[in-house]
Amino acid sequence: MNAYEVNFDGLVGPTHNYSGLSFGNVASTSNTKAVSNPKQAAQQGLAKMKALHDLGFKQGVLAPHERPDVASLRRLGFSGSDGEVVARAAKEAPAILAAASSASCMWTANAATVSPSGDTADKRVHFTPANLNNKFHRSIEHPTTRRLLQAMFADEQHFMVHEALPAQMHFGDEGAANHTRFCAEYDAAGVEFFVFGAAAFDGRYPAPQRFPARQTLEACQAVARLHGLSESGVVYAQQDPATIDAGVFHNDVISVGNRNVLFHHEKSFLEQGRVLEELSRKLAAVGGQFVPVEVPDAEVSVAEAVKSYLFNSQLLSKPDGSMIIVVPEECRNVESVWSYLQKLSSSGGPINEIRVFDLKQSMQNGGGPACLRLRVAMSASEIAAVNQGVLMSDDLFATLNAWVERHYRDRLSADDLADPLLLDECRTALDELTRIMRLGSVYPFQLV
Ligand SMILES: NCCC[C@H](NC(=O)CCC(=O)O)C(=O)O
Repeated sequence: MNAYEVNFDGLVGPTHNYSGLSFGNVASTSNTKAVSNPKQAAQQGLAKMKALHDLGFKQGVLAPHERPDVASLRRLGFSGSDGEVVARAAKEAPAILAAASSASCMWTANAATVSPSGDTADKRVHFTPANLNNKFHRSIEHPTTRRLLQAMFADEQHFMVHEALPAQMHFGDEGAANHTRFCAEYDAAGVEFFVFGAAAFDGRYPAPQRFPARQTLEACQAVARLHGLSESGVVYAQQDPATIDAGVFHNDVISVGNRNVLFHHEKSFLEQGRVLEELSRKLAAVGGQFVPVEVPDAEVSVAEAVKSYLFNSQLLSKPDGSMIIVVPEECRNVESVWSYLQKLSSSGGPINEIRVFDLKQSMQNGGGPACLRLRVAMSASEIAAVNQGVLMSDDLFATLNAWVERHYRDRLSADDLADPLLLDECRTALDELTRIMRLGSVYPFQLV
């Protein structure tokens, strides 16, 4: 196999906190004002990265963003020195300071949508940073995300990093969390599966009533257009609105795919039968044998799927073609889910091994194993063209853990976000990080 799917996990930033910012994300709104442990959050994420690296999977790291985001606060009229900007926001608008301090960029499944070179017209790997414009605290991510991706995938012979779509609700884009790529081999032509919550220019489509649909059909179509995908290599599906209203705020909370397998819930998509048929037909046309693994609602309810994050799992192909499913610890705590997983792994199907990780700090904000990683399928030569400073190794693991130990607090409350020392702590840490990961100047405080 000379092509691989590389996971780029988000390194949790020093301001990781629980601010209850994501209406529609049940974990986020139910853990508001809990005290976080940024150091532990970063260590948990690094532990997963290293464990998968040690299992032989290709692993990279996406650096965190500058938080609090002083530049965004200035755009909202807070003025003075950087410290005064933060102090004024803390006094006049603590909720806005919390949003400008979120470490939400750790969930790199929302960083961008990625089309491997086997799928694109110009045979390059294409990235479109997600505008994430449904939530203010996420909408401020894409400019830095783009600069980070350009610093990581700088070789324009192999990679193309687009601008985010227009940051307006008609083009709401949440990136790879609503995108799955199926293939027979990672470097062969594949089928890209785009899942949306609502249509913005076409009233014929239903929409969720209780929680927001964060991704539009038109955003999906725009990304496919930008990436030069062919109609025969694309399938669109609408998330079942009732499932969104039950807390499935991204498709990666109710389904996950890898290679030719789609692991999904019975109530994932509208017209599910038609969707699975189109995926099967289009994958067959490029030499893949589509294998849907559908979990009946009678065995695991949507509510249990949201509670356990069973589908926010990673499916990793082993050399023999069978797959590991990487799940969060929370799956052990939901009896129907844990017994389903035992049955699944001994069913003789493609998924035959379970790996469990403690990602509680991230999970309490609604981010599981799949949220924390951005998948980039690449050939060996494309991997060689990536900035090697961002690829996991024993050295990078040790260096990043020491860096976290040196710079991170082990507790952060909502009030701590007003601490004037926090800004300098974060900037000092990130300045050092850009040297460790050979990123150059990517943060606003480095660009002035
Ligand atoms: N893919 C998982 C994303 C989770 C993320 N949570 C948050 O932003 C919660 C942040 C907070 O509430 O402090 C979201 O909802 O976009």
